[in-house]
Amino acid sequence: MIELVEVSKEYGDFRALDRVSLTVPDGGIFGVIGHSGAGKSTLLRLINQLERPTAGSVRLNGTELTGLSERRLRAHRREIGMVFQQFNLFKSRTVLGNVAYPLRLAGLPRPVVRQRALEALEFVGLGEYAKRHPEQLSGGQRQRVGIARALANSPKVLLSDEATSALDPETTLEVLDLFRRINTELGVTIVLITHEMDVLRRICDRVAVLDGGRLVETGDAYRVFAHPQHPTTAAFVRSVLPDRPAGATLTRLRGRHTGQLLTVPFTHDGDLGRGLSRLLREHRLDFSLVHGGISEVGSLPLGSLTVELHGDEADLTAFLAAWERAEVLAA
Ligand SMILES: Nc1ncnc2c1ncn2[C@@H]1O[C@H](COP(=O)(O)OP(=O)(O)OP(=O)(O)O)[C@@H](O)[C@H]1O
Repeated sequence: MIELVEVSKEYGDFRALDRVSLTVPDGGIFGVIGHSGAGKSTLLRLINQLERPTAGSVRLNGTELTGLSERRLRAHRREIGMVFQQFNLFKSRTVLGNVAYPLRLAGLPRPVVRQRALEALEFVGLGEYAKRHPEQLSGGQRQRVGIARALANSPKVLLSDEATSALDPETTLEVLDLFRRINTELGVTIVLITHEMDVLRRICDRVAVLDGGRLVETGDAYRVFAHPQHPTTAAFVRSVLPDRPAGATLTRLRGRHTGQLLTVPFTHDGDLGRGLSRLLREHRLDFSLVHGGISEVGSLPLGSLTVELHGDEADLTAFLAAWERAEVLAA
């Protein structure tokens, strides 16, 4: 478990992180999102103490890291692997040499180094590329080498600093699949930082939102996506999930559909959809689908659908009153 308690980091008189407290439980995939400059990299580097906090406490499995000497820290850092946006591979070394590097630093015997490095390469699907050099590989393959290097020391935690931000969408999905395998097959806890909500949507079970150095929201991924509390979180959610139509979208919709519009939220545990069809039947109304979409957060569906209602004016009014009561009951 990783615990940050009231952690602040100042660079001169600039406060990059302001009293951030969060807990990363073992065994999950924890995603931190924020705009550029929000403090994500600083937060990640505090976890492996590449940065020391100005104030507060950073604990790994109960051990306070902030006061440890560099020598004592090194043992803890071996439990934490890290991958980077720009891969950070040695051009002069082979793929195997890159993956073997941290094992050689740890002073392991040569045959063990070779065997573990090859195993890590096999795991990421690059066993046949051991003798190549990084420049002979695609971006996605290079990132997988970076991931193999981070796994070679059998870490308990993997930190990912925008690992997919330099990759195309298809390669991003491959790397995210690999993260999921690392999490489920090797039991490695993953903490990733990203500015892409889609990354959180696909693989994270818990998320945190940073804004101007402050933690503005954290919790179960589905809950945060379904019920964002902070405006920054809500804006990130809107970037991947269609929201209740507003602004220009609503104007365009009203131009095309002159009837009563109704937006129905769709959550995996709600029964508003079923309630809707019953109420429509009861009030002799028909509908046509005009907007919306349903996506998945983790493996659970989430989204909204907007319909245009058709029918008698009095039935419509009675329906809307009944619908409002159903919404209140469901909330
Ligand atoms: N070594 C440093 N010295 C001074 N200021 C720094 C240093 N490192 C980071 N900062 C500042 O702290 C703030 C947070 O930086 P950080 O890199 O953690 O943000 P980020 O959310 O990771 O942003 P990005 O997505 O652009 O990398 C930024 O304003 C940055 O300029």
